[in-house]
Amino acid sequence: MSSNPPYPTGTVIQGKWRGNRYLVERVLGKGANGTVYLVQREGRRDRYALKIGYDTLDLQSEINALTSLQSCRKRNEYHARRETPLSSYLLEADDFSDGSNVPFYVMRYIEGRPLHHFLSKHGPSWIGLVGLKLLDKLRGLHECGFVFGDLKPENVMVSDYGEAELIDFGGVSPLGKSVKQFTEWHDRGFWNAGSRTADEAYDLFSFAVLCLRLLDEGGLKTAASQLPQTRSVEELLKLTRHLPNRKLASWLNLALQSGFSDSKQACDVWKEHVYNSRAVKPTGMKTPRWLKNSFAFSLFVLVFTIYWVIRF
Ligand SMILES: Nc1ncnc2c1ncn2[C@@H]1O[C@H](COP(=O)(O)OP(=O)(O)OP(=O)(O)O)[C@@H](O)[C@H]1O
Repeated sequence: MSSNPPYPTGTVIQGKWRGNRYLVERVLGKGANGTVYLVQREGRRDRYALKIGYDTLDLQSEINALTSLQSCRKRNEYHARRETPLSSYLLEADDFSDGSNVPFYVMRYIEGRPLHHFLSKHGPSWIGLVGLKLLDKLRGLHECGFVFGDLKPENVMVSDYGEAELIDFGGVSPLGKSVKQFTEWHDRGFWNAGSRTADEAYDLFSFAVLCLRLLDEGGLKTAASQLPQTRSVEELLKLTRHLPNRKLASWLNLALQSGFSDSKQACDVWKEHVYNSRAVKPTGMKTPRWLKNSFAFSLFVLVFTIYWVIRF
């Protein structure tokens, strides 16, 4: 990882080949592959996220995955005659000509907070909706022939309305190839539960571990601390037995054992059994006192008016 200090606010990042200029507002985050800045493109009001990589090859493979995904989405949307914001996720890629030609790419700025922060603020009951949105994003990727690979709460941003977006496409791998990048707890191989071949079930497994991490992080930590040779999917299944939401637990059991035929089926089952069966809060609201008083006053005025009209 580079030890370079981040570029300060006000730095202008100019692309060597395309010439576009981006003004740095602040750092959004730093990871193993690069630093992401909130930027404004010169001459435009919109803000973007700009990622500068430490390693040209790593960043280039991320850019390649995003470019392939983007063209697949555009093709699908052209056929469906609709456009979703994800088709314009990647704006451009270039090199920063500050002497060492550092590669960068510009993407849509996703406002929100990482999934684990969102759930600790709003409560675990949101997992039904957010999970559905996330599974839908994974399904879209799979339809384009890719798996996400490095699925974890830090790589999911959630808006205040529960809309989930994936970030960090460094682990995106073509179906059938080896998963490029993964994180221990979320990795099927780590649990001796299957290969690291990129298939739809790999992402569904990571998604299930992600749910366990959000709902019982302590239990997952204990299970993960076992010796590598004794670690098994059975440890994860034990954790699901303690979950109060039995429908969610059944879904997780299937995903942990590669029981879904594909992510479309996983998404449909989630929608029907986890999302639709959320505990519905009582909708009846107590009528406020001011409303009762206004109603009584209006009734009085009405009766008085009728009396007055009949009387005179
Ligand atoms: N499009 C975006 N919109 C808003 N914030 C973003 C965006 N992309 C990345 N970030 C922020 O920047 C941080 C680092 O980005 P990213 O995860 O892509 O870096 P990385 O080097 O690949 O990280 P990792 O070490 O997890 O692989 C993220 O955790 C997130 O907070």
